Amino acid sequence: MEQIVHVPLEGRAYDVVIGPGLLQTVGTRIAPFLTRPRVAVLTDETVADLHLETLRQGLRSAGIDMVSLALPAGESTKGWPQFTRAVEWLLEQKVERNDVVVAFGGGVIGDLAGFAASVLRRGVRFVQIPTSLLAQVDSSVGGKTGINAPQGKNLIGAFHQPTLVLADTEVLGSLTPRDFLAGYGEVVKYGMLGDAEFFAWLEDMGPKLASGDMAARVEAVARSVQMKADIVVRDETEQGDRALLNLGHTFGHALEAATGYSDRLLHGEGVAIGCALAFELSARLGLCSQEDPSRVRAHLKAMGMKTDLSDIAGTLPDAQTLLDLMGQDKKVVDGQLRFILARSIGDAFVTAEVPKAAVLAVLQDALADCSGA
Ligand SMILES: O=C(O)C(=O)C[C@@H](O)[C@H](O)[C@H](O)COP(=O)(O)O
Repeated sequence: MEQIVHVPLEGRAYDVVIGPGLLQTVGTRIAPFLTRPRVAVLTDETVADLHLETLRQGLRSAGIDMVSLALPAGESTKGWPQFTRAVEWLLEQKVERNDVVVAFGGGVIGDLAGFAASVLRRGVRFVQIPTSLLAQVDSSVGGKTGINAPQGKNLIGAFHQPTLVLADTEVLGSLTPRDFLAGYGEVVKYGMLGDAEFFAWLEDMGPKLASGDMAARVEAVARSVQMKADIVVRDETEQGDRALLNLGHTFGHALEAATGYSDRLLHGEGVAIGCALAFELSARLGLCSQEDPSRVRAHLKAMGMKTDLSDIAGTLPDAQTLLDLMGQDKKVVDGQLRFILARSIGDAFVTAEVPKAAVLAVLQDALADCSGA
């Protein structure tokens, strides 16, 4: 059942291994990359409680020692205070230039640990062992690492590719349904942005994925990772095509900022709502048919996911404030926002040709639905 996606970046190629039960054999998989039998693991408290012992045993069986630091779980960890704590801990542990840091957790841990590895002694290697669906299909692959700033999401960071990614799909069984579905937002994004056939497969197989079908999970993770790898290899530092992976994120990041990176809205939930809004905007601009946003929303809803602004608890700022929050997006060029829009499901493109008035109108209508007006 195991699948391997190779990411053929010149001089920094690596494998993404996908399948159940990888934690048990982690030691033999990591050993070829070590110059001494010791790794430093960054994780979060939830993942540590559930899986750290299995990881320790998997390493031990290959004679590898580990030291670990568990940070609080949640998006609010992804900022300077916990980042500083992680880097200073790695230094206290005397992690050397040739050592390997292991990021063991979801997107927050992967991004923070990867960024820590990128600056530690001017750069050490790191291995991603993603434990959430979101991290397995998205954030563990491609080398975007970083933390959030008060001004916006992921505004501080570096491109730093992992040396190896081990995506143990059995671990997904310990996710809450909410966390699983948040990750599913990133899976379905791949279908929407570049593979209509994958989107249709997900319409059919989504419920099986959610209910734990392992073969379907491995297939969905592998197809997602393969799509991401292909794009990253074409455009590692997001000069062009890589921005396609940001479908739904311009809206999503603004919503995450507006909700204070809190439990009100998980990253993947923001992306799902953002994708629905991006398709709505595309339809209003006459770029895709009105059936496309309806089909997108129908699938997200059928999966029980957040789809509309009204699905976010509490009050949201007005449309202009959300638009202002989008101004910090990393895709802004010369002060001009760029959006990922779509000609149809499976055919997204990057454009700066988006009238602000159209974006405002989409947000205003979505907010109006919220208040029941
Ligand atoms: O890898 C990428 O490139 C992506 O855009 C994938 C996104 O799903 C991911 O959330 C990424 O971290 C967002 O990047 P950002 O540059 O918009 O912060």
